[in-house]
Amino acid sequence: MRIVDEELIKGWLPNREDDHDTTKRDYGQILLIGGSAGMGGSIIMAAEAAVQSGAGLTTVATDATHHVALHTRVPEAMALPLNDLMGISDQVKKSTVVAMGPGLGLHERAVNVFRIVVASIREDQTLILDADALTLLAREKSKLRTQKVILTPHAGEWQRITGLKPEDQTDEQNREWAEQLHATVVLKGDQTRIYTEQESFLNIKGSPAMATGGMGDCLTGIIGGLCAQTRSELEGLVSAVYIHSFIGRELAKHQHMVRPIQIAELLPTYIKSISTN
Ligand SMILES: NC(=O)C1=CN([C@@H]2O[C@H](COP(=O)(O)OP(=O)(O)OC[C@H]3O[C@@H](n4cnc5c(N)ncnc54)[C@H](O)[C@@H]3O)[C@@H](O)[C@H]2O)[C@@H](O)CC1
Ligand SMILES: Nc1ncnc2c1ncn2[C@@H]1O[C@H](COP(=O)(O)OP(=O)(O)O)[C@@H](O)[C@H]1O
Ligand SMILES: [Mg+2]
Repeated sequence: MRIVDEELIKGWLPNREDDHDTTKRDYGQILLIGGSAGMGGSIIMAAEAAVQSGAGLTTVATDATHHVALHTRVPEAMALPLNDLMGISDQVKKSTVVAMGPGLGLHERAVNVFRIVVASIREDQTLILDADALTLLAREKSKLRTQKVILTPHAGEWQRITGLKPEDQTDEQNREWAEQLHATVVLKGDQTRIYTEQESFLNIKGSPAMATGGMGDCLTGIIGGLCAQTRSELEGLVSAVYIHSFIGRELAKHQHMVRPIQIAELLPTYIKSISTN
């Protein structure tokens, strides 16, 4: 199992210092899908994290009741209503990365959104499934067309997909499941582990100060934002997992709890300092 540390990721993080004549289109287009009525915070936190990670263009498909809040908090992001299935399908086709699930819900509309995204995604696009999209994946048993699938479950969500109780989620079992699902799995916990079909990674410990609602939504946004800019999705996602825990741990040195949006606020500074040090 490879240990994730600063040495491993620093050449992987995007570094714009030497880029010339680039535009927002060179830094990826991300579509975030989630936030049924009342759950807007989850996808807004993910959007803020994606923008702050440096994604060139960010679009959010969320319940229309959240659009004002989204534009107030993250004016860089564009918005689509969650019930506009054709609009979502068109936007999927234009995106480098699609991240679906935070606050999506499990009702009929969520199922329809899930199905249209699975049907619209192409082989060359990165698809991140988190939260309710993982539960829908477990229920629908969908075959995913893209080879670049990233699943970001906590132990409860992983149990729904694999049937493995948390105490049975061993490295060997988890890697076998990643292989069977043809996916990269980010199994979140106090010390997050990453399983690809070929290898496994052990992240640094975060902090119990990070145990607050929305912390995983924030991670989904960072993974999406970095995958939209890195050479490979593995480089983006391993870097994202490290930097999320690293910032959380640093803040926890002086704070009883850490808010996900505080992690998002510090992303541009930490990405710059690690990628250029
Ligand atoms: N501000 C917001 O709008 C927020 C919305 N959220 C959304 O709320 C919905 C439910 O999310 P939940 O994460 O509660 O998922 P679920 O309600 O789907 O799963 C929780 C279940 O998994 C079990 N479990 C086992 N190991 C666990 C672990 N390590 N962490 C958490 N639960 C574990 C729990 O005992 C519980 O039975 C999702 O759509 C999520 O995105 C949350 O992200 C919190 C913030
Ligand atoms: N005790 C802890 N120590 C370190 N990291 C934690 C701890 N508790 C939670 N986290 C991190 O917080 C995030 C929680 O994700 P998740 O359960 O999906 O939250 P939410 O759905 O509320 O956004 C994960 O990245 C996990 O690694
Ligand atoms: Mg979650």
